[in-house]
Amino acid sequence: MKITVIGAGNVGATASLRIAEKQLAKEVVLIDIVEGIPQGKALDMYESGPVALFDTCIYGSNDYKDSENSDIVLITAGLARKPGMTREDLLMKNTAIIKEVTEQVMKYSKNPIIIMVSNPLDVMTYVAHTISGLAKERVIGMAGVLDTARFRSFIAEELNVSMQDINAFVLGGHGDSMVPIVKYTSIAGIPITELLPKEKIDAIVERTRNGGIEIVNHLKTGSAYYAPAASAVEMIEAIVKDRKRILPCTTMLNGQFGIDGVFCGVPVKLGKNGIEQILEINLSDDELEALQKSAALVAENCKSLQSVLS
Ligand SMILES: NC(=O)C1=CN([C@@H]2O[C@H](COP(=O)(O)OP(=O)(O)OC[C@H]3O[C@@H](n4cnc5c(N)ncnc54)[C@H](O)[C@@H]3O)[C@@H](O)[C@H]2O)C=CC1
Ligand SMILES: O=C([O-])CC(=O)C(=O)O
Repeated sequence: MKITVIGAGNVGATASLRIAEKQLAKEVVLIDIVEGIPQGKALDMYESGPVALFDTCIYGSNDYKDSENSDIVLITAGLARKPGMTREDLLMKNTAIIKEVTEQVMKYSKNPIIIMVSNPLDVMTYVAHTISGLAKERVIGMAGVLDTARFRSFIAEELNVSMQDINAFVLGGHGDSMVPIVKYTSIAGIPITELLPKEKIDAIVERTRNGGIEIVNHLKTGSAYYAPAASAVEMIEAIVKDRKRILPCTTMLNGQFGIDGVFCGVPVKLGKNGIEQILEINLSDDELEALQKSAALVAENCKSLQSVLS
């Protein structure tokens, strides 16, 4: 297994180290546009191997040739937002970056699975899919796992119970319009509505929607990376180990949930072939409407890129 991580910044470097520590690949290549950074960070990580007990070969490069024959490519290249910005403010600059990155990746790997992290997430997944020409099952966006991790962590904190016992799904686009699905949120199988009053659930839903900007406002210089990296690596682990995990991921919908031709976060089965199934679960009328609205916003942004991508 060879995994290439594009972007040696906060998310990319953190994810690379987690991949090595979990021994998910024999080879990890960290690529960035800035000279020295991927080489220095990767060497530093490699030197932690004897202490952290991994044998993964991890190295940095500015040359995409080193990504040759990758099985999985994690894309984290691009700008991150700062306080006062929305993820959509990154649209034009990150589109140019993701277009170039995807072209380079496809020069050297025939049929990789691409996991997109760069924002605005759903639109960047669309850009990578369009440019790469890969099957839609092989271009997957990371957002739902992160948004759901935030939702689960806030619920665990509120109830003072283990995070492990919280099951939930946050669907839709990765933005203010994301849709935490209360109906399928449970604590060791007990519906959340039996353990928390509506006002508390509403407050947790709201905090989840603002989970990204909450961190940006603390950090001031960039955005979250520990939970995002952990979330991307959970998806990689499901693929590498062919675990058939059911996780909320961004994928192209073709009629499911009444949404057509748009990338949007929904529950999927993840295994060695990428997205192996989309689970079209029953949603309440309100939740379905919110999901469709969220997808419509993604579609609008994708449409605005038509001239750039053609
Ligand atoms: N989907 C999600 O849930 C999340 C998405 N993000 C997004 O991930 C992206 C990365 O975030 P961070 O790692 O915090 O940013 P960062 O600024 O720490 O790292 C970005 C890296 O990309 C590199 N880069 C820029 N242009 C490039 C190019 N053309 N080719 C190769 N590398 C290039 C930069 O040199 C930098 O090292 C941002 O767009 C951010 O908004 C971040 C967290 C969660
Ligand atoms: O908030 C941001 O810009 C980064 C991100 O997507 C997140 O942390 O959810």
